Amino acid sequence: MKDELLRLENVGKDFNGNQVLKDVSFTLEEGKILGLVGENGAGKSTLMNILFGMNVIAETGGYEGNIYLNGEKVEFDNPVEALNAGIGMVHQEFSLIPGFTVAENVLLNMEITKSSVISKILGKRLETVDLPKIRKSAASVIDTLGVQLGTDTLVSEVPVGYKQFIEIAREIRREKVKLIILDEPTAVLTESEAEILLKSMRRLADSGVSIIFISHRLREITSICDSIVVLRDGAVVVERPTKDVSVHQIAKWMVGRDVDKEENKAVKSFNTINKEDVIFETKNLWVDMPGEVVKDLSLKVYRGEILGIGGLAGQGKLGIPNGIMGLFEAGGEIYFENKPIPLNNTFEVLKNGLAFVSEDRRGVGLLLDEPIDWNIGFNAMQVHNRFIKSYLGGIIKWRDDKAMRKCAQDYIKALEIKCTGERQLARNLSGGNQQKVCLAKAFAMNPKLLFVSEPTRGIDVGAKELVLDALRKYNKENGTTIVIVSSELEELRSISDRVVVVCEGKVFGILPPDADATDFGLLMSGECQINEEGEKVWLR
Ligand SMILES: Nc1ncnc2c1ncn2[C@@H]1O[C@H](COP(=O)(O)OP(=O)(O)OP(=O)(O)O)[C@@H](O)[C@H]1O
Repeated sequence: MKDELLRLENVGKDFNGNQVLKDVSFTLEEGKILGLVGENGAGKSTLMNILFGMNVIAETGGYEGNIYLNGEKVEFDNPVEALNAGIGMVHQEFSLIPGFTVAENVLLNMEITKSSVISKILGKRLETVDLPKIRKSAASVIDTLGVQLGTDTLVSEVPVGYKQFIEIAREIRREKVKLIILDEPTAVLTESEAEILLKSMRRLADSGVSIIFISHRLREITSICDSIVVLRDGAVVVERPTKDVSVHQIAKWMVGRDVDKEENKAVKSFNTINKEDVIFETKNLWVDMPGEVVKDLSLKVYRGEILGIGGLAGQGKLGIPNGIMGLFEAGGEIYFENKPIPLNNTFEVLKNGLAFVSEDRRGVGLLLDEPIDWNIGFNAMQVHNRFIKSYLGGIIKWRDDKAMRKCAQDYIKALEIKCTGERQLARNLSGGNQQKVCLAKAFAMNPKLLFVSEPTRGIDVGAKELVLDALRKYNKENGTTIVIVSSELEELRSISDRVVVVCEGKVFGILPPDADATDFGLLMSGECQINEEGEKVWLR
């Protein structure tokens, strides 16, 4: 038996009286991988924040219970102390500096998290440091992970799927690292990229480093973890070896009921598409989004359909809605209901009845320091005058806070957003619940055309179908046309009427959702294109 590295005893945490962790106890041996799973809001990130000494814990009154590392009681007041004790953490959100190269980012000191400070320190380091040595050292760590990544590439030019590898490389190059916490590292990766990451995690564990791995993709948990800890409502409901545990069983432990039945709820009833009724069209669209460049893309969206957009990471699928919505520089032409709409003008696009749920929920999706009801209602109020009461023929206008609250309460119920109420700040919600607020915010705009990007990223297994069902329902009941971008092909096939595959920034083909999986693979990998006559044109 290996030596015990980590022991948690009766760890508890409350935020202003809201108990989010209760009596959490478990152990982890050296060189082993522990899978930490639980529904959105179960307390996984909070637990890891305690372990890593994140400031938010001390600022909110600390925690209860004891943590032992190599048998010694530890209590980290800040991440620097955790790092010095040999713990590394890769967060859900990236902390890389876009203007620096891959090598420079790998060689950064993890303890410094503010970019301005990092830039200063790194500037100094570079004066005295041997650059070829930095590159070599970074290249060797990246090599350990088994990925192809040029060390001189600027991080801003690295596709999002590869950024995770840079974060991890940065963690493992530190000497003395004993434990790495990976909070949903595969959420932004395609299946093949995730596969590479899982393999490198195994290699890392075999070299003696212990890993705590948080993922909503339960298949990853069963395939790689030695043991599993299931959190439900802040308490450990199961701690056991992963051997012989099925994905179905884990899902059941997580939600405390059988989720299989809910998966079956995903009834496919596709829309009949009228190809004469084009609601939206792009002509020769290009988008300059780093790592997701779109080139010369012409595409028609039919009224009432759910159109899926798939493709490998970095091939441009994310660039499409981001460019259309004016978040990254774009050119070419776009038409909504046969009327040209100016590009690079978000307000104008929203005004015309389009809405967007971004994949970057913290960056562009939410007003983090505002409560849930404001987040849900704000855009609808600004753009469409919703929640505004007019008196005296519009001379006096009043914000209708009551209506806004009521609307938020309805969405909290419909989307099962886990929160203390509609006045809770968005910042204090768990990642998956923030994602649900982003959806509610778009729904509240009553759009005619809704773009959603990676809608179930970071959403737990029980809530995934809920989110997809909410989109289906919205499409059916309101007749809203939906364009959904996702890295999960199966998700696209379960919801879309047609699936567009994007490769090298262009449309490589449009397939029905029930087309052969091999055909999707061929288009995604750029082996062939499908022309307007529906024939395959081989490219390699
Ligand atoms: N700073 C904070 N202030 C108040 N409440 C918070 C704070 N941080 C987290 N919470 C609450 O703690 C609970 C647990 O959140 P946590 O982020 O740990 O969940 P999680 O299991 O990581 O979820 P997800 O899978 O969605 O990322 C949530 O109900 C959240 O609202």
